[in-house]
Amino acid sequence: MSARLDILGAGAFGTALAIAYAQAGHDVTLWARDGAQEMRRTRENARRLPGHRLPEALRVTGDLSDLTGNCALLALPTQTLGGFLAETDLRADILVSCAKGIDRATGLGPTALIARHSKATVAQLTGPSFAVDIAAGLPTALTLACVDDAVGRALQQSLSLPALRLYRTTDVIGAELGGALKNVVAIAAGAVIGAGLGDSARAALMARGLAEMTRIAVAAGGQEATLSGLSGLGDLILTCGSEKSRNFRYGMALARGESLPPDVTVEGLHTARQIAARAGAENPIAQAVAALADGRASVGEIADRLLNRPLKPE
Ligand SMILES: NC(=O)C1=CN([C@@H]2O[C@H](COP(=O)(O)OP(=O)(O)OC[C@H]3O[C@@H](n4cnc5c(N)ncnc54)[C@H](OP(=O)(O)O)[C@@H]3O)[C@@H](O)[C@H]2O)C=CC1
Ligand SMILES: O=C(CO)COP(=O)(O)O
Repeated sequence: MSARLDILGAGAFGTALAIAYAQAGHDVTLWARDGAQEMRRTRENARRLPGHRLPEALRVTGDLSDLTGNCALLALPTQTLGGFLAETDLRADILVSCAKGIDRATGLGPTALIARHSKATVAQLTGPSFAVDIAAGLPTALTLACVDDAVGRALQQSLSLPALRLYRTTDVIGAELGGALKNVVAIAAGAVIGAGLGDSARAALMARGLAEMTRIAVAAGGQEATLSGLSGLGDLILTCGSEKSRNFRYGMALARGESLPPDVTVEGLHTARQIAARAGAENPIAQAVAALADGRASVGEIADRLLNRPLKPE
């Protein structure tokens, strides 16, 4: 069944989802703050998702009043979401966050941040999915999290595509923390590889990273099973193992004393700082990533510190 869908944010992910849903016959409008006219002219988002043609049926607009759907997907980076919502009156009854992070101004995850600004029912779409893979129509499985199970079921039906399979949960906290925290471990994995510490060290980091993610999510009220699903383990495997991940590339660059261009979105950096500053669940990997990014320790010093932690049961 064809659905009317508004997608806000024409970055790599919003554009990829817009392509996939428009190609499947949904009635899609993609809102971009800049460059809508150029995208309409060239039928490409050359800045954020080059090489992927925008289907003719996909509407691209820079005007928020063109958005009239009942359901809107918010595909903005977490750190821009609060400011955007504060100055925008969205009329959709259902808002689906696609962001993977923790807001540095409030410490909130994307769904709580949206709920602070809107009375809409809020859901989270997350899990292992590079924008380029979705835009190319490659098979992908994601988690759709919504506290309201009836709305979650309806969204699962309307947002699933043959090559984009959605699994459903009501554990919004676990799902959104899985997506946010895997970015922190992906930075650490990039640093491990960038510093030449090897594949075995990366595997150890990923396993201990999943344990850390689970501790943090469970302490926040999430469920352990969610973290071993698509939004935790699934996304961890994807982003710790591929240079397509910006978080992974950022970690590699840090370890090599290099940097990424400033307009590259690296959500894990802010998340690491947020988590490292929190009391509660033990978080040595988030501490390490924050220290590395802020120039307080080198990869070598961090590796020594982690390797010299007291021996304990797994
Ligand atoms: N890329 C991916 O593979 C995936 C990304 N995600 C998540 O999706 C979210 C978005 O990431 P992604 O699309 O990759 O990011 P990109 O860096 O590709 O693009 C970010 C987009 O947000 C826009 N933007 C930034 N600030 C504002 C603002 N204040 N108001 C309106 N628009 C704004 C930018 O506009 P402009 O171009 O004008 O700067 C740009 O279009 C992130 O949380 C990410 O973790 C989730 C799954 C996969
Ligand atoms: O979340 C992603 C894939 O699931 C994209 O990862 P990066 O933000 O690290 O590129």
